[in-house]
Amino acid sequence: MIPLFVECAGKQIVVFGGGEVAARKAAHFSQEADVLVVSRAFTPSVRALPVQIETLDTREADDAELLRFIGPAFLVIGALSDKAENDRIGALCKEHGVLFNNADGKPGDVVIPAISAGEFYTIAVSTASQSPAVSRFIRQEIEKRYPALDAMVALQHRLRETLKERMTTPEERRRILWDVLRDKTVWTLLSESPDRAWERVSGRYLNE
Ligand SMILES: C[C@@]1(CC(=O)O)c2cc3[nH]c(cc4nc(cc5[nH]c(cc(n2)[C@H]1CCC(=O)O)[C@@](C)(CC(=O)O)[C@@H]5CCC(=O)O)C(CC(=O)O)=C4CCC(=O)O)c(CCC(=O)O)c3CC(=O)O
Ligand SMILES: NC(=O)C1=CN([C@@H]2O[C@H](COP(=O)(O)OP(=O)(O)OC[C@H]3O[C@@H](n4cnc5c(N)ncnc54)[C@H](O)[C@@H]3O)[C@@H](O)[C@H]2O)C=CC1
Repeated sequence: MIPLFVECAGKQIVVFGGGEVAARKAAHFSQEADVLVVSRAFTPSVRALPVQIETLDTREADDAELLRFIGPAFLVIGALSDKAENDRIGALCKEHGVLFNNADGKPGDVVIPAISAGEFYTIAVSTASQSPAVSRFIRQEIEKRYPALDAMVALQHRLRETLKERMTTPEERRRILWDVLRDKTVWTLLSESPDRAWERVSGRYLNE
């Protein structure tokens, strides 16, 4: 599998299932996409989301009826507690060239990773579907180890632009950017006050 970051704004994503797993996946995508949740019942956390809802028992729907939902979708997620029905939806997606993620059943062609994201960074972790708990663990470790990741990206951006204005060579820029990345004090200061971190960087690395 090859990881991609996909713009989902304006895309239709259909989640089958109305339980907690469906709620998590729907919440994730509703940050950007138009999400439709299809299920025979919905937990309150699904109802609280900015998504459309359609009540349906898939066992009572023929393929043509399911395709009404699947056909226009960019991505379909099977999150029913019924593996056979998730797999049936997956087979229809495959037949019609629609991307499919299966929360339970035969793997689809999309895996939803554990995600750590800030304003300026995104890290996605997958274990080739072997251990979602490991994906979650790694995501949590990254967030514990680098609480100031966003602030570091912003500081590095500012530093890089400043260095470019000063007509430094690419080699000098690279060296300084990496010295700052390896500077533990900068990381500590960033968690407390990005302004103080910048003061240290400009005093120590820009001779200001
Ligand atoms: C294949 C995949 C398909 C998909 O859903 O996309 C899948 C499948 C299954 N997950 C199961 C269980 C759990 N999943 C989680 C949590 C997460 N699961 C996610 C992704 C994926 N889960 C995809 C692979 C990702 C990869 O490649 O690593 C994460 C990363 C992303 C997200 O869903 O948002 C999110 C963490 C988000 C975060 O917090 O960062 C926990 C919670 C925990 O660990 O506390 C448990 C309980 C512990 C356990 O069982 O491991 C079960 C068994 C159900 C059963 O027991 O019946 C199946 C089905 C099966 O295995 O058949
Ligand atoms: N991928 C993941 O991250 C995880 C997947 N799972 C698996 O995902 C599945 C869903 O988990 P939960 O949301 O906790 O289950 P749940 O039982 O809370 O929710 C299942 C939902 O599917 C609906 N449903 C079931 N069969 C239906 C049908 N034929 N037609 C319409 N609606 C139907 C139910 O009404 C319910 O809303 C389970 O099989 C579970 O083992 C569980 C944990 C994590």
